[in-house]
Amino acid sequence: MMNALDLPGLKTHLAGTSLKPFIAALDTPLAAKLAEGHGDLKRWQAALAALPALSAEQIELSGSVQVLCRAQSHQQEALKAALKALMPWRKGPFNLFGIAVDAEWRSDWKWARLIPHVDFRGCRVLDVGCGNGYFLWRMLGAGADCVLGIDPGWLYLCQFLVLKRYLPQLPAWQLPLALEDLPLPAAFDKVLSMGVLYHRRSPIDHLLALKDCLKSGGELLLETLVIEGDEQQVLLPEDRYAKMRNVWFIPSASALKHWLKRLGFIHIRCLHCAPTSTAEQRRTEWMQFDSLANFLSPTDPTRTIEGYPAPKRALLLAQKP
Ligand SMILES: Nc1ncnc2c1ncn2[C@@H]1O[C@H](C[S@+](CC[C@H]([NH3+])C(=O)[O-])CC(=O)[O-])[C@@H](O)[C@H]1O
Repeated sequence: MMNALDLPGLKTHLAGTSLKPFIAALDTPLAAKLAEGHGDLKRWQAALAALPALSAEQIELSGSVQVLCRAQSHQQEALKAALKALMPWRKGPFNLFGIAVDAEWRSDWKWARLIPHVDFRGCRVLDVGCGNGYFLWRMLGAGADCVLGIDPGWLYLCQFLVLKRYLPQLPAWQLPLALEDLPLPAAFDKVLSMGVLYHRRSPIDHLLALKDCLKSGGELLLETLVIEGDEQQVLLPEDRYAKMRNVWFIPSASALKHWLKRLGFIHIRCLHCAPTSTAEQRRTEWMQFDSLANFLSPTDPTRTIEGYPAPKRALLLAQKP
């Protein structure tokens, strides 16, 4: 698995930059994470090993994520079986050699909301909680120079490695680590944290850690669940929120801006704020578990099944001075 992470490629790409000491410090947390492993890792690695040998002839990363060539039907069947063995696919969609992976989330819709406001050209980007790395590929399509994703989920890493297998030449890397596992230097032009803040017990510390990763003048792209209200409004669910066990703080968009301002960010803008629709997050052939429609009240879709306001997300952009 260590080989699949292509650390030598990452090291070469970052040699001579301020990230060199960070790369040198990676071995210990990675070794610990690998030792911890995951009960399904062998099965997922077998799926990766079963991917057919195909080489990408046409790569599309800017309008969507598509990796194409003229694949024979037995190769497509082998690919589909390997991709199915890596279910559930939560983020997407992807088109790999003619197999359309229709994931639970229309991540392309989130991308369409953010891309008019962010210029990734020539940037080194860190995506914290990157899931399967969907946005890493989109950022390369938008001209980023180097994209690094971190996410503790092993399955998401394996899904990223499918794309990496067919696009080995592209400067995208993903590591199975959490933000807290890493002593990251202030070396990124952009840092993304989307769908992570509400999972953190200490949201202010999360925001500070994100700020610490940014260069001076760099931008944070933050997306999280919000409620209605003024800058002092925050919901701390009693137990579950939309059936999720690990949800902590859900501030209003105004409170979020207030937090960012208090932490020293400047030029804070809310780019988008809207309820999540059951068209954007839904059960599909590639994610067959319950999805948003099952987490809402059957009698009132503006409420979660627990009676809280239904999921609404805000996307904010803020700059480190
Ligand atoms: N401390 C942490 N450090 C790093 N990752 C974490 C941490 N805690 C949780 N995660 C990871 O954060 C991701 C949150 S999903 C967003 C994916 C993508 N960003 C998206 O915007 O679609 C939620 C959603 O569906 O929005 C999961 O993959 C966790 O493993």
